[in-house]
Amino acid sequence: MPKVLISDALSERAVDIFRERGIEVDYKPGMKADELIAVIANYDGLAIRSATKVTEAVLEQAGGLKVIGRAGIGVDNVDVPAATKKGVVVMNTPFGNSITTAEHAISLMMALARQIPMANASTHAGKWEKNRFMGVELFGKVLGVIGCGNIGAIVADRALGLKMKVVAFDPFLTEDRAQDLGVEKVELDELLARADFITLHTPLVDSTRNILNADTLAKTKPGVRIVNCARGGLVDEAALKAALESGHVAGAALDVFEAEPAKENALFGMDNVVVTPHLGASTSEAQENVALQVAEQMADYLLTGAISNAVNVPSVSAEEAPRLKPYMLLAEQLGSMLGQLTVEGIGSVTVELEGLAAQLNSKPILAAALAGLMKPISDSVNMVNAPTFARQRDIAVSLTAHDRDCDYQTLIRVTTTDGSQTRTVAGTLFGGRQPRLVEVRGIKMEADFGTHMLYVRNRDEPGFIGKLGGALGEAGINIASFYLGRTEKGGVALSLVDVDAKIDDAILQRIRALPGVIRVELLSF
Ligand SMILES: NC(=O)c1ccc[n+]([C@@H]2O[C@H](COP(=O)([O-])OP(=O)(O)OC[C@H]3O[C@@H](n4cnc5c(N)ncnc54)[C@H](O)[C@@H]3O)[C@@H](O)[C@H]2O)c1
Ligand SMILES: O=C(O)CC[C@@H](O)C(=O)O
Repeated sequence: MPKVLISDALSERAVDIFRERGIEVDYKPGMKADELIAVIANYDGLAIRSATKVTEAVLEQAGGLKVIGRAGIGVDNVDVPAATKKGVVVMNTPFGNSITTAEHAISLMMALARQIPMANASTHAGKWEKNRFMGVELFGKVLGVIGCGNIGAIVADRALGLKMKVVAFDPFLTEDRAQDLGVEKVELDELLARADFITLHTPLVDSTRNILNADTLAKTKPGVRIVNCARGGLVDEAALKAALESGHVAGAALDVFEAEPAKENALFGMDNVVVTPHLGASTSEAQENVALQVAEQMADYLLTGAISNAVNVPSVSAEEAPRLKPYMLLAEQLGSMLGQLTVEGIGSVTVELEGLAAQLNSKPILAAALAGLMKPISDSVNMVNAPTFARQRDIAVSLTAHDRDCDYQTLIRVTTTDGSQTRTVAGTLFGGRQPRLVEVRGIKMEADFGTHMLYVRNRDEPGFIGKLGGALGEAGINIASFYLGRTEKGGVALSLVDVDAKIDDAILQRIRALPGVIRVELLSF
């Protein structure tokens, strides 16, 4: 039974779902880094919010970990490259808290416009400072949205409802989408010059780090108000403080900070600054959504192999997963066969799909073939990290789905080049489920993949098979199945012998010494 650890405060619905799906679960919110490192080896899955930091040090100890599920959007608390290298799927829940976070951004904008937090504190203190808190209207004002994805688009929609004019800067926003949303797509400088309020909704990546800095803040309209409900690090806090002190920026509302948890910050205590402790996603509805979704997604992956909302591997839907499984096994075995026969570094790999295979989600099949191919190089390779392994080793990878007549109902062909050698193997699914080899190096043959298979290439001469059988018999090796093929009469013959036990090197050497032998290897599947 797979086992999952929940190390942050997730809605307990997640616990119920894991249990209902037959997954053992430990709910230990607030786990410290060293505690996590000490126990992570015991788990197949780790469910988190933003507090748990899944660092390389954690992943190094995560021997059996298969999936990390982030109940939320940003995965910046997970070392995704290290997880990928380790073969761990990282998934998030991209939509579950979008409305809630957009509502928080709108709330912060309104709080800023009417100085509600300060007025609230003053009134509670019995001051009745009616003249101190003069606000501004939102009606007719320009809202500049930086990053118009899921949350930015919802913020824009709500702002339009408030009769604001919305301009958006997002290099990936198309004109059509902007038109549908009712926003004006503009360049950053234009947004800075026109906006009365600016709200940020991008991920924190190189192109967005400190997107509001001393230079860009200087280009904003005097009296601008800024809302950041996305990620600390998008706004240079020192530059913002200076702009607030000079009065150029009239106010800022921040839910996120460069360093979190933010127990201290240079912006704290300023009159024109509203702050919340990363509450963007904190509504019962959003937390229920993301907990439920992450638990279902993780359970699907652990129990069926279906992958949704992964940030480091292609998706496999729940309907596809059972259909893809035998194809992925076939692709992995074909890749594995080539990997075991390759002597030099692989230069390229091509995966071709024909018949029914050509109609499937091809990326997981390719990833499985790569994983099989590179298994002899590294024990830790799997379909999650195989494409990265290939990239790191400069292996050129290509994938073709052929729309042409095929001798088989379904066929996968894998070709590798290493040095001057090109090797091709092809296989089909017998009865739609059972992987079967149908071609090796251009030689047609039908063979099932046994656990231990002797691979023998030899000159096609009379008496060879008897000698091979004799050598195996003398060594006490029982033959389960014997598969034969050849290029042409008197050409090159190929035997694949499914044997009951592993064959040791001494016996392999004896077989290699038989007359007519070109190559002998023991393959394991
Ligand atoms: N405060 C919270 O609790 C909270 C909750 C949820 C999400 N978030 C954060 O909000 C952010 C937005 O989330 P989302 O779901 O809308 O993400 P999203 O991926 O749907 O949208 C992000 C948008 O940013 C745009 N973008 C990327 N690079 C850009 C650049 N250089 N300049 C301008 N735009 C750029 C993308 O094209 C995309 O449209 C994320 O950082 C997420 O982590 C915070
Ligand atoms: O889990 C949280 O409270 C914050 C989530 C938020 O930052 C996100 O990126 O989804």
